[in-house]
Amino acid sequence: MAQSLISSTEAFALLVAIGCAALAFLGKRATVRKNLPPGPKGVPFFGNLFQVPVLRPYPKFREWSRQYGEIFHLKLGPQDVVVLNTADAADELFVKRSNYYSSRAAPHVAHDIMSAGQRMVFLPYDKEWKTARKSLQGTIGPNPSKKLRPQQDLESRVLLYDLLLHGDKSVTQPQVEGPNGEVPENHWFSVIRRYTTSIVMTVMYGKRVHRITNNPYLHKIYDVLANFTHVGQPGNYLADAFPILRKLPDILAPWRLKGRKMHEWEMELWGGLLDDIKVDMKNGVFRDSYVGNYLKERAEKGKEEAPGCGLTDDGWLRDKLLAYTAATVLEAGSDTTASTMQSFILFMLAHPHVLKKVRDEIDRVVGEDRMPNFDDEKDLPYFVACIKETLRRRPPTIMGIPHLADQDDVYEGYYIPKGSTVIGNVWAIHMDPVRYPNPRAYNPDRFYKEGQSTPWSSGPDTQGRDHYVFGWGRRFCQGSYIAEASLFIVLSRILWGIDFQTPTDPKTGNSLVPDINDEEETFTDGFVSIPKIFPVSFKARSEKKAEIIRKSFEEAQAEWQVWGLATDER
Ligand code: HEM
Repeated sequence: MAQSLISSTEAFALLVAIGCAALAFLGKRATVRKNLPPGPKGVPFFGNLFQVPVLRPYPKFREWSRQYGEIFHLKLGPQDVVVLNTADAADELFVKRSNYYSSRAAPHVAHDIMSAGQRMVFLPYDKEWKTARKSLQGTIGPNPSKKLRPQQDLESRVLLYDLLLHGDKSVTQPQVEGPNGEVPENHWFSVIRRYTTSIVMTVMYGKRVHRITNNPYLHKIYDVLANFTHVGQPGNYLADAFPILRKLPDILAPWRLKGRKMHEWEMELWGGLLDDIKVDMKNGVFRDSYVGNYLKERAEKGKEEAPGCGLTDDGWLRDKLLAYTAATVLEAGSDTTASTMQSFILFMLAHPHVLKKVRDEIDRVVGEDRMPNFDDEKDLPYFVACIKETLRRRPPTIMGIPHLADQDDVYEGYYIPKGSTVIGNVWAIHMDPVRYPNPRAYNPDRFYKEGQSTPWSSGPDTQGRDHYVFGWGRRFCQGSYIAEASLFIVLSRILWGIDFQTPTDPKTGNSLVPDINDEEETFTDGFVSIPKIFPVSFKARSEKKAEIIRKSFEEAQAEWQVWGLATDER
């Protein structure tokens, strides 16, 4: 459903708008902005719009960061964009000056139309966002997230079992990705996705993803997500860049109709999940979950029905805001974590010496008779360093999620106009050769000190952070603790129990591991840039471990029943 080309109607609409824009532009010249940060020279009206590769901007932004240094400025149509290329600059603005850098530069079509202005991740820094964020803190904040560990433990056992069942299917049955990165359900990527989505589905809706094939939720969630990362990519629609186009009538604004259709399509999913819980509650069925608990509490305070957008007079999330708050957690927590696991496998395959070293560590600490568990973390410093290096070398949200300047500001003598989109250029920061020598190399040793446990050092404090994948300041990722725990338990168990291999080229005998330096071939576009599918075969490292995996899968089934959750169908 994504759209990236300018249709003839859009082009016509643009011409109509240019006249008005020209007047506005001339009027504004009186307030010439002095000393903006440096940046590439653009063309009148459009600025740098045509110099930015819309769906894959990060290589170009990295190039500009080399040319202009820690901060540069672009014009995308009338929109000012400021890009921060060092950790210091991003910390200074997003953290120390978070009072006025915590809002969002939401893309018009993706947020205002497709999400009816309710998608939490794009909400401005206002009362709605604060209420939504606070409502989540008791479920996914640092302390509550520890209560999810038993669930992560059980789901990771199911994942191991599924990888064994998968075996070499993604090698022997070649599979093709859809045009928006849709993953075939028989591919091992779907096994990983089931895990991450099941965790957040259960937390948000009290429903597991207990089936990979023919699952009504799993694939739709990822379809919605793939569509969202394309539609939401800055510069994808002219109406995002030129607010003046938003005033055009429907007939000249095809993106509006398209956006509304996409909203209906999304609400079938997000609204449907919320309605299911309401129906269950009416029938006396209640499961512990964020949405269920919220609706129950809201009803107890006299707001059983609160349809529509925004907040009620007494500050409760109305249905659509509630649905899109839960949706943000599903979207933010599914693909980001899954793709980090997929990148990890890729980096291991591409660096056999690292794979050997980390396996030796796990084998030494854990042994053959049991799987790793959360208590092993302090004894697996090299393994934790491998996870951190994976996040540094391939951040899923490769340019972060843009913030917005709520007021005029000056940084290092450069003027940052109010309303600027401000991007923390995670890719450029992670590729800084001073901070990370030889930054393109995958080298976990940069975070490893023999004999010492490896701290996660991922924030939100500005001091001592080793990578920036979780963003900054008041918009810092709310699920980072859940993400790290998932990465730890799943990846340590895979390394412990399962051998994985890519097929070899029949002519040369060389392994066909995707080239980690080939951005276009190996990674998707969109603002969540993640590995494209690649074939891997999986098998147990020993019969003893296979037996432990099968047994622990059976034990998990018994636990799901005790918890009142669906058992796995295979
Ligand atoms: C490796 C995995 C993950 C990565 C790389 C990631 C990255 C991010 C980033 C970059 C942001 C925006 C930060 C900013 O604006 O400066 C964000 C926001 C968010 N993340 Fe994550 N995330 C991950 C996993 C998760 C998980 C597992 C959850 C939930 C269980 C989650 C929930 C959220 C939420 C709710 C927000 C919205 C915060 C807001 O707008 O206020 N994330 N994440």
